[in-house]
Amino acid sequence: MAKKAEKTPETAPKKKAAAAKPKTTKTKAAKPAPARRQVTVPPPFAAPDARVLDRLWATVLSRKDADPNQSHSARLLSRGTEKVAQKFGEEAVECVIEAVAGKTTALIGESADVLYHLLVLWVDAGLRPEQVWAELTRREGMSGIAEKAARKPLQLGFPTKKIP
Ligand SMILES: N=c1c2ncn([C@@H]3O[C@H](COP(=O)(O)OP(=O)(O)OP(=O)(O)O)[C@@H](O)[C@H]3O)c2ncn1[C@@H]1O[C@H](COP(=O)(O)O)[C@@H](O)[C@H]1O
Repeated sequence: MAKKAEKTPETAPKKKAAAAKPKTTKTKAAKPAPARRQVTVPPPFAAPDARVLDRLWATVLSRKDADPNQSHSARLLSRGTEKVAQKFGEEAVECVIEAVAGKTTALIGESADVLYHLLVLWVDAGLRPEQVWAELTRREGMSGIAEKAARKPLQLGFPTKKIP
């Protein structure tokens, strides 16, 4: 059996030689704090919502005294209440036609026309959107069936019972 070679200082593993060295306490240099990065937070996805109605109303109101050759709203408003109301009625009928025909895309377009012409009607009447929003808010949670049942018969201005 071969005799194991004796370890001399030259042949001894370096690890041990290192261990033999006097220990020095290494002080870790403090890591520099990471520089604060300027993070640009993207704005939340601006989904279209009903606030567009408030903006559109303000635009139409601003057109009240505008040049009828430059603004469709100004032209319409300059033609008076009857014309404004007539246009709203026409657009409402077109909306009804598309709804009955089941044409969804056309219904979207006609609905936008109806809302635009309704806002022109409000501007002509001196009505602010908040007045209508307040009425809708007042009705929130009120069942339409219960409200109708609670109506006084004469509220509609004509008899609700059939005259024999
Ligand atoms: N949403 C609308 C909008 N919807 C429909 N229309 C216009 O309404 C008109 C409808 O045309 P019609 O032929 O049915 O009616 P008409 O021209 O009155 O003709 P007649 O019926 O009198 O013969 C078209 O000229 C459309 O462009 C609108 N015009 C304007 N707006 C909005 O109003 C804002 C202000 O518009 P101006 O007032 O034009 O600056 C715009 O930025 C839009 O946001």
